[in-house]
Amino acid sequence: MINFYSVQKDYGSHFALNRVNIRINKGQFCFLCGPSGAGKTTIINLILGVEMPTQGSVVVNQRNVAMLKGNKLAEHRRDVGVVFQDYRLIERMNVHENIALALRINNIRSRREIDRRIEAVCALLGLHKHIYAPACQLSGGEKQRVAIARAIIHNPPVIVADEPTGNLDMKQSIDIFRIFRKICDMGTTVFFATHDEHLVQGSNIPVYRISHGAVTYDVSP
Ligand SMILES: Nc1ncnc2c1ncn2[C@@H]1O[C@H](COP(=O)(O)OP(=O)(O)OP(=O)(O)O)[C@@H](O)[C@H]1O
Repeated sequence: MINFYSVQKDYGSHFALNRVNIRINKGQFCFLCGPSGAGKTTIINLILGVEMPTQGSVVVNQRNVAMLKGNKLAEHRRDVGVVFQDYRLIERMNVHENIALALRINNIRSRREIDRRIEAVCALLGLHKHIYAPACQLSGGEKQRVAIARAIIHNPPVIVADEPTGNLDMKQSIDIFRIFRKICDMGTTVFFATHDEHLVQGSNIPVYRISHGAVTYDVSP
């Protein structure tokens, strides 16, 4: 589902990734764990096709990302849901409107279908009480749940998350982590980048550890 084959990424004379190999199967949950500056966002950006490898190849959903252009690249990005540390919601819009935007981008226009899907995802993520609340009035944990709802509303086969608990306290972090586990249990492949060892330790979830651009694989942290 997500494969890195000896990927190197240089920014000018700075070597951000060095011969990185990753293999995440369909429906698997994996962590990507490492300190600030280790290269986590670079890996996420390569998966999304925001960055291209200097050497090696990145294959996601059987697509070689470096080969994609125009409509094919847009299609690839629709197939990879993404969640960021800073939520990236439109603060003046309510929860329903924020999630509906993602459906419209995916060409779902029927009002009834939009309402049906949003009600279902809000029930799944415990957001039903807030469905018409403006995003600016939500807590950090609630905002992140809206961001997750927006990322999964069109059922992408893969979700990548870049430090999704980075702005949250421990209780909210565990809550968000459990939501990602639930999404994975429903069949979605999840790649979860974090620097938070508390989430990783004892989780029994395989972890790719990254340090100074080099990746190692630990199957039972
Ligand atoms: N566009 C860029 N130009 C130059 N250097 C970059 C660029 N993007 C990232 N880097 C460098 O590559 C290295 C890896 O950065 P990256 O953002 O992937 O790390 P990270 O693990 O996500 O860190 P953080 O958790 O702080 O976001 C860092 O040394 C960073 O300064």
